[in-house]
Amino acid sequence: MQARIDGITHKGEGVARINGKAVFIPFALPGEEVELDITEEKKNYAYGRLEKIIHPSPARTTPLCSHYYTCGGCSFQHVDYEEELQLKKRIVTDAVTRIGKIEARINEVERSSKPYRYRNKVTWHVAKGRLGYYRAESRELVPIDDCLLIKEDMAKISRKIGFILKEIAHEGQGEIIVRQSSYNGKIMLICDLPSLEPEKILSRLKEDVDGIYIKQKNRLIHFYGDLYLEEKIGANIFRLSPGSFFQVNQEQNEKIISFIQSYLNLTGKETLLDAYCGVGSIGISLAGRAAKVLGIENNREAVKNAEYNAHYNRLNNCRFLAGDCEKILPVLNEKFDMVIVDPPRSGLKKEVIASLIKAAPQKIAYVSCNPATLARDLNLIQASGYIIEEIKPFDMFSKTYHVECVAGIRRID
Ligand SMILES: C[S@@+](CC[C@H](N)C(=O)[O-])C[C@H]1O[C@@H](n2cnc3c(N)ncnc32)[C@H](O)[C@@H]1O
Repeated sequence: MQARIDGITHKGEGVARINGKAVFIPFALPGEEVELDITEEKKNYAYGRLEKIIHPSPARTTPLCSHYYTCGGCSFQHVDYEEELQLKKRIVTDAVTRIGKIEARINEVERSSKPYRYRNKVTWHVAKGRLGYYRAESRELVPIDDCLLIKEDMAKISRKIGFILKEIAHEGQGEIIVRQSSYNGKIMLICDLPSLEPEKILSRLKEDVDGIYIKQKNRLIHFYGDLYLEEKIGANIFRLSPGSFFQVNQEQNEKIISFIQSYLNLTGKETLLDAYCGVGSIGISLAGRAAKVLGIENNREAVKNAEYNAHYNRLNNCRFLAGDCEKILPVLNEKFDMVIVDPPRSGLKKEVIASLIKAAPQKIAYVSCNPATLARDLNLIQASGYIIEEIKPFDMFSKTYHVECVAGIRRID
Protein backbone atom coordinates (compact mmCIF):
# COMPACT_ATOMS: atom_id res chain seq x y z
CA MET A 1 0.00 0.00 0.00
CA GLN A 2 1.00 3.64 -0.45
CA ALA A 3 1.22 6.31 2.22
CA ARG A 4 2.56 9.77 2.90
CA ILE A 5 4.89 10.14 5.86
CA ASP A 6 3.96 13.10 8.01
CA GLY A 7 5.54 12.41 11.39
CA ILE A 8 8.51 10.94 13.21
CA THR A 9 8.65 8.71 16.30
CA HIS A 10 11.10 9.24 19.15
CA LYS A 11 13.11 6.37 17.61
CA GLY A 12 13.37 8.12 14.25
CA GLU A 13 10.80 5.98 12.40
CA GLY A 14 8.52 7.69 9.89
CA VAL A 15 4.82 7.88 10.80
CA ALA A 16 1.94 7.57 8.32
CA ARG A 17 -1.79 7.63 9.09
CA ILE A 18 -3.59 4.79 7.34
CA ASN A 19 -7.34 4.39 7.96
CA GLY A 20 -7.00 6.55 11.07
CA LYS A 21 -4.25 4.34 12.54
CA ALA A 22 -0.63 5.43 13.11
CA VAL A 23 1.80 3.23 11.18
CA PHE A 24 5.50 3.36 12.12
CA ILE A 25 7.89 2.77 9.23
CA PRO A 26 11.62 2.50 9.93
CA PHE A 27 13.84 4.45 7.49
CA ALA A 28 10.95 6.51 6.04
CA LEU A 29 11.22 10.30 6.28
CA PRO A 30 8.62 13.03 6.81
CA GLY A 31 7.42 14.41 3.47
CA GLU A 32 8.04 11.15 1.60
CA GLU A 33 5.50 9.20 -0.42
CA VAL A 34 6.25 5.49 0.10
CA GLU A 35 5.06 1.99 -0.61
CA LEU A 36 4.97 -0.25 2.45
CA ASP A 37 3.95 -3.63 3.80
CA ILE A 38 2.28 -3.91 7.20
CA THR A 39 4.46 -6.23 9.31
CA GLU A 40 2.72 -6.04 12.68
CA GLU A 41 -0.77 -4.86 13.53
CA LYS A 42 -1.83 -3.74 17.03
CA LYS A 43 -5.11 -2.27 18.24
CA ASN A 44 -4.02 1.37 18.05
CA TYR A 45 -0.98 1.30 15.80
CA ALA A 46 0.92 -0.81 13.30
CA TYR A 47 4.46 -1.34 11.99
CA GLY A 48 5.31 -1.21 8.32
CA ARG A 49 8.31 -2.17 6.20
CA LEU A 50 9.50 0.32 3.63
CA GLU A 51 9.22 -1.36 0.21
CA LYS A 52 9.73 1.52 -2.21
CA ILE A 53 10.21 5.27 -2.01
CA ILE A 54 7.92 6.90 -4.57
CA HIS A 55 8.84 10.52 -3.77
CA PRO A 56 12.04 10.76 -1.70
CA SER A 57 12.67 13.59 0.74
CA PRO A 58 15.26 16.09 -0.58
CA ALA A 59 17.13 15.39 2.71
CA ARG A 60 17.53 11.66 1.95
CA THR A 61 21.16 10.52 1.67
CA THR A 62 23.01 7.24 1.19
CA PRO A 63 24.15 5.73 4.51
CA LEU A 64 27.94 5.60 4.91
CA CYS A 65 27.94 2.35 6.87
CA SER A 66 27.36 -0.95 5.08
CA HIS A 67 25.70 -2.37 8.23
CA TYR A 68 23.24 0.50 8.61
CA TYR A 69 20.04 -1.37 7.78
CA THR A 70 20.88 -4.45 9.89
CA CYS A 71 22.72 -3.10 12.93
CA GLY A 72 20.48 -1.53 15.57
CA GLY A 73 22.89 1.30 16.46
CA CYS A 74 22.07 4.18 14.07
CA SER A 75 18.77 5.66 12.88
CA PHE A 76 19.74 8.81 10.98
CA GLN A 77 22.35 7.82 8.41
CA HIS A 78 19.77 8.02 5.62
CA VAL A 79 19.18 11.72 6.19
CA ASP A 80 21.47 14.74 5.82
CA TYR A 81 22.83 16.35 8.97
CA GLU A 82 20.72 19.55 8.80
CA GLU A 83 17.51 17.49 8.62
CA GLU A 84 18.73 15.16 11.40
CA LEU A 85 19.03 18.20 13.68
CA GLN A 86 15.54 19.41 12.69
CA LEU A 87 14.06 15.94 13.32
CA LYS A 88 15.69 15.82 16.74
CA LYS A 89 14.20 19.21 17.60
CA ARG A 90 10.82 17.83 16.51
CA ILE A 91 11.29 14.72 18.72
CA VAL A 92 12.05 16.93 21.74
CA THR A 93 9.14 19.28 20.96
CA ASP A 94 6.74 16.33 20.60
CA ALA A 95 7.78 14.91 23.99
CA VAL A 96 7.50 18.26 25.75
CA THR A 97 4.05 19.02 24.38
CA ARG A 98 2.53 15.50 24.31
CA ILE A 99 4.01 13.97 27.47
CA GLY A 100 4.96 17.08 29.45
CA LYS A 101 1.90 19.07 28.39
CA ILE A 102 3.91 22.21 28.98
CA GLU A 103 4.95 25.18 26.95
CA ALA A 104 8.64 25.87 26.90
CA ARG A 105 11.04 27.52 24.49
CA ILE A 106 12.92 24.81 22.64
CA ASN A 107 16.15 26.10 21.15
CA GLU A 108 17.85 24.87 18.00
CA VAL A 109 19.77 21.62 18.45
CA GLU A 110 23.46 22.35 19.12
CA ARG A 111 25.28 20.79 16.19
CA SER A 112 28.33 18.61 16.51
CA SER A 113 31.40 19.32 14.37
CA LYS A 114 31.88 15.52 14.04
CA PRO A 115 28.70 13.56 13.28
CA TYR A 116 30.88 10.44 12.82
CA ARG A 117 33.83 9.03 14.80
CA TYR A 118 32.92 10.93 17.98
CA ARG A 119 32.29 8.12 20.50
CA ASN A 120 34.90 7.49 23.19
CA LYS A 121 33.28 4.22 24.30
CA VAL A 122 31.91 1.16 22.55
CA THR A 123 30.39 -2.01 23.99
CA TRP A 124 30.90 -4.98 21.66
CA HIS A 125 28.96 -8.19 22.06
CA VAL A 126 30.85 -11.43 21.48
CA ALA A 127 29.28 -14.67 20.24
CA LYS A 128 30.49 -17.63 18.16
CA GLY A 129 33.96 -16.20 17.75
CA ARG A 130 32.66 -12.93 16.32
CA LEU A 131 32.44 -9.36 17.54
CA GLY A 132 29.39 -7.25 16.79
CA TYR A 133 26.27 -5.33 17.75
CA TYR A 134 22.83 -6.74 18.37
CA ARG A 135 20.24 -6.31 15.60
CA ALA A 136 17.60 -3.68 16.52
CA GLU A 137 15.11 -4.98 19.13
CA SER A 138 16.82 -8.41 19.24
CA ARG A 139 19.70 -10.40 20.77
CA GLU A 140 20.90 -11.60 17.38
CA LEU A 141 24.53 -10.66 16.76
CA VAL A 142 25.34 -8.66 13.64
CA PRO A 143 29.06 -9.34 13.12
CA ILE A 144 30.88 -6.01 12.83
CA ASP A 145 34.34 -4.99 13.92
CA ASP A 146 34.19 -1.33 13.04
CA CYS A 147 31.55 1.28 13.72
CA LEU A 148 31.64 4.69 12.08
CA LEU A 149 30.62 6.33 15.34
CA ILE A 150 33.73 5.28 17.30
CA LYS A 151 37.14 6.93 17.17
CA GLU A 152 39.63 5.58 14.58
CA ASP A 153 42.05 4.11 17.17
CA MET A 154 39.18 2.28 18.83
CA ALA A 155 38.13 0.91 15.45
CA LYS A 156 41.69 -0.32 14.84
CA ILE A 157 41.88 -2.19 18.14
CA SER A 158 38.34 -3.53 17.63
CA ARG A 159 39.37 -5.03 14.28
CA LYS A 160 42.32 -6.70 15.98
CA ILE A 161 40.10 -8.13 18.73
CA GLY A 162 37.72 -9.43 16.05
CA PHE A 163 40.64 -11.05 14.21
CA ILE A 164 41.97 -12.78 17.36
CA LEU A 165 38.52 -14.07 18.37
CA LYS A 166 38.09 -15.59 14.92
CA GLU A 167 41.59 -17.05 14.89
CA ILE A 168 41.19 -18.81 18.22
CA ALA A 169 37.58 -19.74 17.32
CA HIS A 170 36.41 -18.40 20.64
CA GLU A 171 33.09 -20.05 21.46
CA GLY A 172 31.84 -18.21 24.54
CA GLN A 173 29.48 -15.25 24.75
CA GLY A 174 30.29 -11.99 26.43
CA GLU A 175 31.13 -8.35 26.07
CA ILE A 176 34.20 -6.24 25.39
CA ILE A 177 34.17 -2.52 26.15
CA VAL A 178 36.72 -0.23 24.51
CA ARG A 179 37.14 3.27 25.97
CA GLN A 180 39.47 6.00 24.75
CA SER A 181 40.38 9.27 26.42
CA SER A 182 39.66 12.32 24.28
CA TYR A 183 42.36 14.12 26.30
CA ASN A 184 45.45 11.92 25.83
CA GLY A 185 44.25 9.18 23.46
CA LYS A 186 44.91 6.36 25.95
CA ILE A 187 42.80 3.22 25.47
CA MET A 188 41.30 0.92 28.09
CA LEU A 189 39.69 -2.49 27.54
CA ILE A 190 37.13 -4.05 29.86
CA CYS A 191 36.58 -7.71 29.03
CA ASP A 192 33.66 -9.77 30.22
CA LEU A 193 34.25 -13.11 28.53
CA PRO A 194 33.43 -15.76 31.13
CA SER A 195 34.60 -18.81 29.20
CA LEU A 196 37.89 -17.38 27.99
CA GLU A 197 41.30 -17.68 29.58
CA PRO A 198 42.16 -13.98 29.51
CA GLU A 199 45.84 -14.44 28.60
CA LYS A 200 44.88 -16.13 25.35
CA ILE A 201 43.58 -12.92 23.89
CA LEU A 202 44.53 -10.08 26.21
CA SER A 203 48.28 -10.68 26.24
CA ARG A 204 48.20 -10.13 22.47
CA LEU A 205 46.54 -6.74 22.96
CA LYS A 206 48.93 -5.25 25.53
CA GLU A 207 51.01 -3.44 22.93
CA ASP A 208 47.91 -1.69 21.51
CA VAL A 209 46.21 -0.46 24.68
CA ASP A 210 47.14 1.33 27.89
CA GLY A 211 45.04 -0.56 30.42
CA ILE A 212 43.02 -3.77 30.64
CA TYR A 213 40.41 -4.91 33.16
CA ILE A 214 38.66 -8.27 33.33
CA LYS A 215 35.16 -8.66 34.70
CA GLN A 216 34.85 -11.71 36.95
CA LYS A 217 31.80 -12.45 39.07
CA ASN A 218 30.62 -8.86 38.65
CA ARG A 219 33.94 -7.44 39.85
CA LEU A 220 36.46 -5.62 37.72
CA ILE A 221 39.95 -7.09 38.16
CA HIS A 222 42.93 -5.09 36.97
CA PHE A 223 44.89 -7.15 34.42
CA TYR A 224 47.38 -4.79 32.80
CA GLY A 225 48.66 -1.22 32.59
CA ASP A 226 46.90 1.98 33.67
CA LEU A 227 44.32 1.81 36.43
CA TYR A 228 42.39 4.87 35.23
CA LEU A 229 41.52 6.89 32.17
CA GLU A 230 41.89 10.68 32.24
CA GLU A 231 39.73 13.33 30.60
CA LYS A 232 40.04 17.13 30.57
CA ILE A 233 37.24 19.66 30.84
CA GLY A 234 38.33 23.30 30.70
CA ALA A 235 41.46 23.46 32.87
CA ASN A 236 40.53 20.47 35.05
CA ILE A 237 41.73 16.89 34.70
CA PHE A 238 39.30 14.09 35.60
CA ARG A 239 40.28 10.57 36.57
CA LEU A 240 37.82 7.81 35.71
CA SER A 241 37.71 4.21 36.84
CA PRO A 242 36.71 1.65 34.19
CA GLY A 243 33.12 1.45 35.49
CA SER A 244 32.62 5.21 35.99
CA PHE A 245 30.28 7.07 33.68
CA PHE A 246 31.62 9.74 31.34
CA GLN A 247 29.73 11.35 28.45
CA VAL A 248 30.54 9.58 25.16
CA ASN A 249 31.00 12.77 23.13
CA GLN A 250 33.55 15.08 24.72
CA GLU A 251 33.05 18.03 22.33
CA GLN A 252 29.32 18.18 23.14
CA ASN A 253 29.94 17.47 26.84
CA GLU A 254 32.07 20.62 27.10
CA LYS A 255 29.35 22.65 25.36
CA ILE A 256 26.73 21.33 27.79
CA ILE A 257 28.85 22.33 30.77
CA SER A 258 29.40 25.83 29.29
CA PHE A 259 25.65 26.13 28.72
CA ILE A 260 24.90 25.16 32.35
CA GLN A 261 27.53 27.61 33.55
CA SER A 262 26.00 30.50 31.64
CA TYR A 263 22.42 29.49 32.56
CA LEU A 264 23.14 29.28 36.31
CA ASN A 265 25.30 32.43 36.14
CA LEU A 266 27.03 31.71 39.46
CA THR A 267 28.61 34.62 41.33
CA GLY A 268 30.83 32.67 43.73
CA LYS A 269 28.40 32.92 46.65
CA GLU A 270 26.01 30.10 45.77
CA THR A 271 25.67 26.62 47.20
CA LEU A 272 25.39 24.08 44.39
CA LEU A 273 23.98 20.56 44.35
CA ASP A 274 25.24 18.24 41.59
CA ALA A 275 22.87 15.26 41.77
CA TYR A 276 23.90 12.14 39.77
CA CYS A 277 27.38 13.66 39.59
CA GLY A 278 29.43 10.75 38.18
CA VAL A 279 33.14 11.63 38.53
CA GLY A 280 32.14 15.23 39.29
CA SER A 281 32.49 16.55 35.75
CA ILE A 282 29.82 19.27 36.00
CA GLY A 283 30.06 20.22 39.69
CA ILE A 284 33.86 20.38 39.70
CA SER A 285 33.88 22.40 36.46
CA LEU A 286 31.61 24.97 38.17
CA ALA A 287 33.18 24.82 41.64
CA GLY A 288 35.48 27.79 41.01
CA ARG A 289 32.37 29.99 40.70
CA ALA A 290 30.44 28.56 43.67
CA ALA A 291 30.76 28.80 47.44
CA LYS A 292 30.18 25.09 48.00
CA VAL A 293 29.40 22.04 45.84
CA LEU A 294 27.78 18.82 47.00
CA GLY A 295 27.81 15.88 44.58
CA ILE A 296 25.66 12.75 45.00
CA GLU A 297 26.32 9.57 43.06
CA ASN A 298 25.54 5.89 43.63
CA ASN A 299 28.58 4.36 41.93
CA ARG A 300 31.18 4.21 44.72
CA GLU A 301 34.13 4.07 42.34
CA ALA A 302 32.87 7.23 40.61
CA VAL A 303 32.51 8.94 44.02
CA LYS A 304 36.13 8.05 44.83
CA ASN A 305 37.12 9.47 41.44
CA ALA A 306 35.12 12.66 42.13
CA GLU A 307 36.82 13.14 45.53
CA TYR A 308 40.23 12.62 43.93
CA ASN A 309 39.34 14.95 41.04
CA ALA A 310 38.32 17.82 43.33
CA HIS A 311 41.51 17.40 45.36
CA TYR A 312 43.75 17.00 42.28
CA ASN A 313 42.33 20.19 40.75
CA ARG A 314 42.90 22.06 44.07
CA LEU A 315 39.23 22.65 44.81
CA ASN A 316 38.51 22.48 48.51
CA ASN A 317 34.84 23.47 48.39
CA CYS A 318 33.51 20.15 47.00
CA ARG A 319 32.09 17.24 48.94
CA PHE A 320 30.55 14.03 47.68
CA LEU A 321 28.07 11.52 49.06
CA ALA A 322 27.83 7.93 47.85
CA GLY A 323 24.30 6.56 47.52
CA ASP A 324 20.99 6.87 45.74
CA CYS A 325 19.67 10.41 45.28
CA GLU A 326 16.15 9.18 46.13
CA LYS A 327 17.41 7.95 49.51
CA ILE A 328 19.87 10.74 50.37
CA LEU A 329 17.95 13.83 49.26
CA PRO A 330 14.77 13.31 51.33
CA VAL A 331 16.83 13.17 54.56
CA LEU A 332 19.54 15.66 53.64
CA ASN A 333 17.88 18.71 55.08
CA GLU A 334 20.15 21.18 53.25
CA LYS A 335 19.19 24.17 51.12
CA PHE A 336 20.85 24.88 47.80
CA ASP A 337 20.82 28.04 45.73
CA MET A 338 21.36 26.15 42.49
CA VAL A 339 20.88 22.53 41.46
CA ILE A 340 22.10 20.35 38.60
CA VAL A 341 20.40 17.00 38.03
CA ASP A 342 21.71 14.55 35.43
CA PRO A 343 19.83 11.27 36.00
CA PRO A 344 19.92 8.08 33.91
CA ARG A 345 17.31 7.52 31.16
CA SER A 346 14.60 6.66 33.68
CA GLY A 347 14.62 10.27 34.91
CA LEU A 348 13.93 11.55 38.42
CA LYS A 349 12.12 9.53 41.07
CA LYS A 350 9.16 11.33 42.69
CA GLU A 351 11.07 11.53 46.03
CA VAL A 352 13.88 13.39 44.26
CA ILE A 353 11.50 15.92 42.72
CA ALA A 354 9.75 16.44 46.07
CA SER A 355 13.10 17.00 47.83
CA LEU A 356 14.27 19.44 45.19
CA ILE A 357 11.08 21.46 45.50
CA LYS A 358 11.50 21.47 49.28
CA ALA A 359 15.12 22.66 48.98
CA ALA A 360 13.71 25.55 46.88
CA PRO A 361 16.74 26.37 44.69
CA GLN A 362 16.56 29.52 42.56
CA LYS A 363 17.48 27.60 39.44
CA ILE A 364 17.72 23.99 38.32
CA ALA A 365 19.67 22.77 35.29
CA TYR A 366 18.17 19.41 34.33
CA VAL A 367 20.45 17.40 32.01
CA SER A 368 18.62 14.53 30.32
CA CYS A 369 19.32 11.86 27.71
CA ASN A 370 15.63 10.95 27.43
CA PRO A 371 13.15 13.61 26.24
CA ALA A 372 10.17 11.48 27.41
CA THR A 373 11.19 11.26 31.07
CA LEU A 374 12.46 14.84 30.99
CA ALA A 375 9.01 16.00 29.78
CA ARG A 376 7.23 13.91 32.45
CA ASP A 377 9.43 15.39 35.21
CA LEU A 378 9.18 18.97 33.92
CA ASN A 379 5.40 18.70 34.17
CA LEU A 380 5.68 17.96 37.91
CA ILE A 381 8.35 20.58 38.52
CA GLN A 382 6.35 23.25 36.70
CA ALA A 383 3.29 22.45 38.81
CA SER A 384 5.34 23.19 41.96
CA GLY A 385 6.21 26.86 41.53
CA TYR A 386 8.87 26.69 38.81
CA ILE A 387 8.97 27.91 35.23
CA ILE A 388 10.71 26.08 32.41
CA GLU A 389 12.64 28.94 30.83
CA GLU A 390 14.23 27.03 27.95
CA ILE A 391 15.21 23.62 26.69
CA LYS A 392 18.43 23.30 24.77
CA PRO A 393 18.97 20.05 22.83
CA PHE A 394 22.56 18.97 22.09
CA ASP A 395 23.50 16.54 19.35
CA MET A 396 25.54 14.29 21.61
CA PHE A 397 24.71 11.04 19.76
CA SER A 398 24.81 11.96 16.07
CA LYS A 399 23.31 9.46 13.60
CA THR A 400 21.35 7.74 16.39
CA TYR A 401 17.89 8.85 17.53
CA HIS A 402 19.18 9.74 20.99
CA VAL A 403 19.32 13.39 21.98
CA GLU A 404 20.67 15.10 25.08
CA CYS A 405 18.85 18.15 26.49
CA VAL A 406 19.41 20.70 29.21
CA ALA A 407 16.30 22.33 30.67
CA GLY A 408 16.76 25.69 32.39
CA ILE A 409 14.27 25.92 35.26
CA ARG A 410 13.68 28.96 37.50
CA ARG A 411 11.74 29.37 40.73
CA ILE A 412 8.82 31.79 40.51
CA ASP A 413 9.13 34.19 43.43
C1 LIG B 1 23.87 10.43 33.01
S1 LIG B 1 25.10 10.04 34.18
C2 LIG B 1 25.67 11.65 34.62
C3 LIG B 1 27.02 11.71 35.29
C4 LIG B 1 27.67 13.08 35.37
N1 LIG B 1 26.75 14.13 35.72
C5 LIG B 1 28.40 13.42 34.10
O1 LIG B 1 28.00 14.35 33.40
O2 LIG B 1 29.41 12.76 33.79
C6 LIG B 1 24.13 9.52 35.54
C7 LIG B 1 24.92 9.13 36.77
O3 LIG B 1 24.00 8.84 37.81
C8 LIG B 1 24.43 7.70 38.52
N2 LIG B 1 23.20 7.14 39.12
C9 LIG B 1 22.28 6.31 38.56
N3 LIG B 1 21.23 6.14 39.38
C10 LIG B 1 21.49 6.88 40.49
C11 LIG B 1 20.76 7.12 41.70
N4 LIG B 1 19.58 6.55 41.91
N5 LIG B 1 21.30 7.93 42.61
C12 LIG B 1 22.52 8.50 42.40
N6 LIG B 1 23.25 8.31 41.29
C13 LIG B 1 22.74 7.52 40.33
C14 LIG B 1 25.14 6.83 37.50
O4 LIG B 1 26.08 5.99 38.12
C15 LIG B 1 25.80 7.90 36.62
O5 LIG B 1 27.10 8.21 37.07
